[in-house]
Amino acid sequence: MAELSALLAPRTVRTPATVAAPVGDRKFCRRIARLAVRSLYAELALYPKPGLISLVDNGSHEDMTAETFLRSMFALRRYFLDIAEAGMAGAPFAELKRLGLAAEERMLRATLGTNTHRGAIFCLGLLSAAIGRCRAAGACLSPGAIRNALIEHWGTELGAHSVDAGTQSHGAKALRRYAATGAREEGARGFPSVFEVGLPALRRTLGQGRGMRRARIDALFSLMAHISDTNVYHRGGINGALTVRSQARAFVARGGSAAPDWEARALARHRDFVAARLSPGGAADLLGAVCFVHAACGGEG
Ligand SMILES: CC(C)(COP(=O)(O)OP(=O)(O)OC[C@H]1O[C@@H](n2cnc3c(N)ncnc32)[C@H](O[C@H]2O[C@H](COP(=O)(O)OP(=O)(O)OP(=O)(O)O)[C@@H](O)[C@H]2O)[C@@H]1O)[C@@H](O)C(=O)NCCC(=O)NCCS
Ligand SMILES: Nc1ncnc2[nH]cnc12
Repeated sequence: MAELSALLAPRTVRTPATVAAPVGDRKFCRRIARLAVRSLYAELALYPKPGLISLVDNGSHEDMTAETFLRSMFALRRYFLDIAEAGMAGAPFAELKRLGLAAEERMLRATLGTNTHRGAIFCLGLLSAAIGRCRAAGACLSPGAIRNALIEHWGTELGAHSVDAGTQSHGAKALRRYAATGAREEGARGFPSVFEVGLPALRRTLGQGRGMRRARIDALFSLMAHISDTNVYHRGGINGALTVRSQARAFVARGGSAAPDWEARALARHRDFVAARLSPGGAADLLGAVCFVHAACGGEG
């Protein structure tokens, strides 16, 4: 666990100015990789998250625990460094894909075959590459600059990153059966849920002085209310997806974490989702991405 405390130790450097250090700086990419893993940890540690695993309980899952997620995070540290460097060097999409697939294999070895972070490997990986690209261009890190870099450099290939006919992933099945768009569509559109939904919700709550825990809760519920989460379709079909969306919308409509009883209501949703075996894993991955972009742009990690 010494490694865990090193991983989570407070960052000594936080300002955007430091993020804009000279091109080719490996230290910069190491810092980005550390932020990516810390953001995945922030998502894991948040509680209560409806149906999702946290340090408190396993939510709707029998085959994975917080420990499985921690093992996966350790296995991914090198990946985020490599893909940030690849992005900085202007690598083609095929190279990012090769790194992503190798990371998926590493994750599956570390978790004995459980899919903990496939969505996060895709989403935070591409964002790491885009951050590397911004740095190479000498651009100041901002959400807009990161998104532009992603679309400008890999948008065409991301738009064409369709499901192969034989793919049997849960996401591919949800697409065929329910036209649920999932992670691929998010990537193809430059992660609109991160930049237009989750991050604004996080920042709004922070701006209103309610602190980071509530900001993450509001970001998560906003994402659940908005996205097409193939993990929810896989486990709950159309009715499950409608339940997740309507419950999350009701939570947001009552003021989210500004409501005096927000915590009791979030806990009640957690119990409901566990009873229905629902798990909004895609929203969890996107929350990790929101925390990552916020921290990379100089916000509190
Ligand atoms: C493009 C890929 C991400 C492939 O996607 P596809 O949809 O075909 O594959 P899945 O195997 O279903 O993985 C997609 C994961 O993405 C997450 N997700 C779902 N909806 C969204 C969304 N709207 N936006 C973003 N992310 C989303 C989701 O991750 C969570 O679910 C995990 C558990 O899922 P699963 O194993 O299906 O289900 P269980 O609950 O375990 O079911 P049971 O077994 O118990 O029944 C959870 O941990 C979260 O992580 C999906 O899992 C990508 O794989 C790809 O193309 N990879 C190649 C590499 C590449 O090209 N990289 C590009 C550069 S990085
Ligand atoms: N905390 C979590 N619980 C279940 N699935 C997830 N996928 C990503 N984060 C998750």
